[in-house]
Amino acid sequence: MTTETVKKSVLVAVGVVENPRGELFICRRGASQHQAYKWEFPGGKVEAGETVPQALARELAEEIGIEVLACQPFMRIEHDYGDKLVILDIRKVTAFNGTPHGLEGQPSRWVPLAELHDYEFPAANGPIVNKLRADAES
Ligand SMILES: Nc1nc2c([nH]c(=O)n2[C@H]2C[C@H](O)[C@@H](COP(=O)(O)OP(=O)(O)OP(=O)(O)O)O2)c(=O)[nH]1
Ligand SMILES: [Mg+2]
Repeated sequence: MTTETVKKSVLVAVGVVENPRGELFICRRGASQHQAYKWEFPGGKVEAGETVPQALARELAEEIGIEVLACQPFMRIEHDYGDKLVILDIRKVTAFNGTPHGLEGQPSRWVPLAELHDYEFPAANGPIVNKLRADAES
């Protein structure tokens, strides 16, 4: 007899939103969410029939109230949390309308790149922060 475990895998559209001062917009996850209380870049699950840019535009409108006008691929990360396998498709938001703010009651703020390490992100996010730093130095 063989036993097979198929782990739940989710594709997530994640947005790196930067302001002209080079600060990044981050939000804190809620108590009832996976990776509770960790800080994150806003975003959420890609629903059936959606492209990643469509999901990103929907999630950023719902979560932080901005209209994404343009985005570009930044990086893709697969991370196994044990209970959940996530595929983060991270896009840099290069143009948007509106002022980002936490629309779902979540704490949120603009943070300078150099201060990102003061915030606890989910384990999957390490490479994002590293690449943002590397890009800023080049
Ligand atoms: N948005 C976001 N999710 C992240 C980041 N890093 C990371 O590991 N994740 C994980 C946590 C979750 O398991 C998953 C995102 O799913 P989610 O629960 O936020 O999805 P959603 O916004 O559609 O939320 P919901 O409708 O299910 O409440 O990706 C990140 O920087 N931003
Ligand atoms: Mg979300």
